Amino acid sequence: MDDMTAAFAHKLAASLPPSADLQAAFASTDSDDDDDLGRVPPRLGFNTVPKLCKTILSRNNVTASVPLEIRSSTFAPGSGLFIGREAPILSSNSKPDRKYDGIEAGREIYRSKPLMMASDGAGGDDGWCHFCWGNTKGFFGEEKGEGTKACAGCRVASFCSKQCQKSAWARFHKDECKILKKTPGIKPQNLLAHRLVWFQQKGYITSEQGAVIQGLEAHFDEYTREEGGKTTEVYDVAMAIREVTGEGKEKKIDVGLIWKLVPALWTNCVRLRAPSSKETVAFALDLVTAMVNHSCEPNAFAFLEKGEIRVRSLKKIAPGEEITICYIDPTIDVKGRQEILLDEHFFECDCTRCKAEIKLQKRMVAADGETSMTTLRKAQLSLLDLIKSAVTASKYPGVYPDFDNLAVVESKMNTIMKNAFPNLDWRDDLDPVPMVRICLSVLYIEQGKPAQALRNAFRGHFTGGRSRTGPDAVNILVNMVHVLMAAGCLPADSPVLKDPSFPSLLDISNVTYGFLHEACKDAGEVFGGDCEYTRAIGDLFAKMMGRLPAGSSRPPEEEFVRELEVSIKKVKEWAGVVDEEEA
Ligand SMILES: C[S@@+](CC[C@H](N)C(=O)[O-])C[C@H]1O[C@@H](n2cnc3c(N)ncnc32)[C@H](O)[C@@H]1O
Repeated sequence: MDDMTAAFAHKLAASLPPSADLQAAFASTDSDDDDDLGRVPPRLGFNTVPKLCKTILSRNNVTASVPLEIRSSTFAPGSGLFIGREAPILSSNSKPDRKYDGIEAGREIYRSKPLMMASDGAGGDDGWCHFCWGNTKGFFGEEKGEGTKACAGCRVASFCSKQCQKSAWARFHKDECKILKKTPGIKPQNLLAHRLVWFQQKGYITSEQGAVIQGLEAHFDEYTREEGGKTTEVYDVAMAIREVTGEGKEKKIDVGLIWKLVPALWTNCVRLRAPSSKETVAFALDLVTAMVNHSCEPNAFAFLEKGEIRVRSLKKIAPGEEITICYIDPTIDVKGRQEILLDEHFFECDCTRCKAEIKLQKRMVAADGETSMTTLRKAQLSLLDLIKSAVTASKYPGVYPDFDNLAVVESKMNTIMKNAFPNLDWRDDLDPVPMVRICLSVLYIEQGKPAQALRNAFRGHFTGGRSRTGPDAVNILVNMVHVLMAAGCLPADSPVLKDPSFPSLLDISNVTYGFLHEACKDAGEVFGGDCEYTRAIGDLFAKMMGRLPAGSSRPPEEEFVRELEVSIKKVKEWAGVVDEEEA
């Protein structure tokens, strides 16, 4: 096997399903049902195999608040996950709920414990335990516990307690420690590939779950296409797993099996974000979430909370409607999203949001008359490069002097926008400008310049609304509150306050309280009242309310709301926010 070439491995894998080995390892079942799980050829929609759907939606895998169904997707190849058409029957002697009408916005659809999760450990001490996946860091710098400790062997995996470290060691870390020591930068998806094989060897994966994994959409051809005579990543990973796990162990590893499972794992790994940030905390293999298709304007979203995936509705989802989530950062511009979806997920997104955003861009290009979509794209990429350079420069002060001065960065930004549209003003809501402005506001705060931060935060906040789904909208509000609080703490003799156009401290205070109140309400709806982040925002709000002088109006009182409207108008005018008509 050592001299096995990629081509040979490819052939081997192509001839696999349903090989005897595969059936033995993954598809055998001790259930007395007549269905032969081993005969399910990969890539056949799960909806055609009721037994597998039952396994995926079993109570061991998922806790759902409404009935769920796996059916043929309404817009993507293969299957999708749907809200049940029929009302739930709550107990054996009760009738179906007559009022059943699907699920409202802001409700939990389901929660589930993934089969496995891994992170790249590159976040250093980011506070996440690599066994229980609880977060030991507070959302607003508050201490919650002792933090995590890195494993003394690999110094990559971190655990929140001795107990978690011991449990991880017994279940998977004993083997993974060696890999992480050798390749600390291993991709989480590849670490999961190793783990999948161990879990299968150790019997942690039931035969039914194995049959499901075997049948997942795998994009096998795309992942195993060789270019330039180089071996593919799948081949390299399969060989690495065999080297670490196979040789000399009592159970021989079937390379063909690994070869087949790695693409399935990569295709179905879900990136999990914490509620407070759009950064990926961990990659997870979760059988239910693997059924959910993508939309850039989704009706649901997934996040990580205490080791579980929680999937919540962003809109009302009617009985029989398909559930969608956004696989990638939804704040990325349309072309950027489409490139990532094609490169990493192998499909072209044609959702209504993509269409509307392309239409807006074409309209602007046509209105200018002298520019083109290519010029616009180049300008968008230059803006993204510019802000990335400014973020890097902020981490290494003095090393990239061209990007330390944010006023210079803003002027470069204006030049790029002007050059893209010689005859038109670049609209503030045209991507990636809203996101660039929010980033600039964070950088300005770090440099102790709250006035500039506030101006950018306001322009970014009030113009980028369409691209934000629930969690991002909450996070931008929280970011705004931080910026406003910094502006509200300016010393009385600060030169900024002498500028007559600068909003008064009362206006800043009103907007701070108004936004924090909105963030509090929205977080409860978006993440749920039992989410730690919602509680942290609530605690911050309570603390801030305690600081309000007695007798002052406060949210949500009517008088406060009236004052707030006036204050928002003033701050918007000062920041130069232009309310664009909806595209
Ligand atoms: C996690 S799976 C989702 C379930 C998949 N439809 C199935 O039948 O197993 C991800 C894959 O589904 C397909 N997919 C998801 N969303 C899509 C969309 N909006 N348009 C086209 N294909 C999509 C792509 O092939 C993607 O790689």
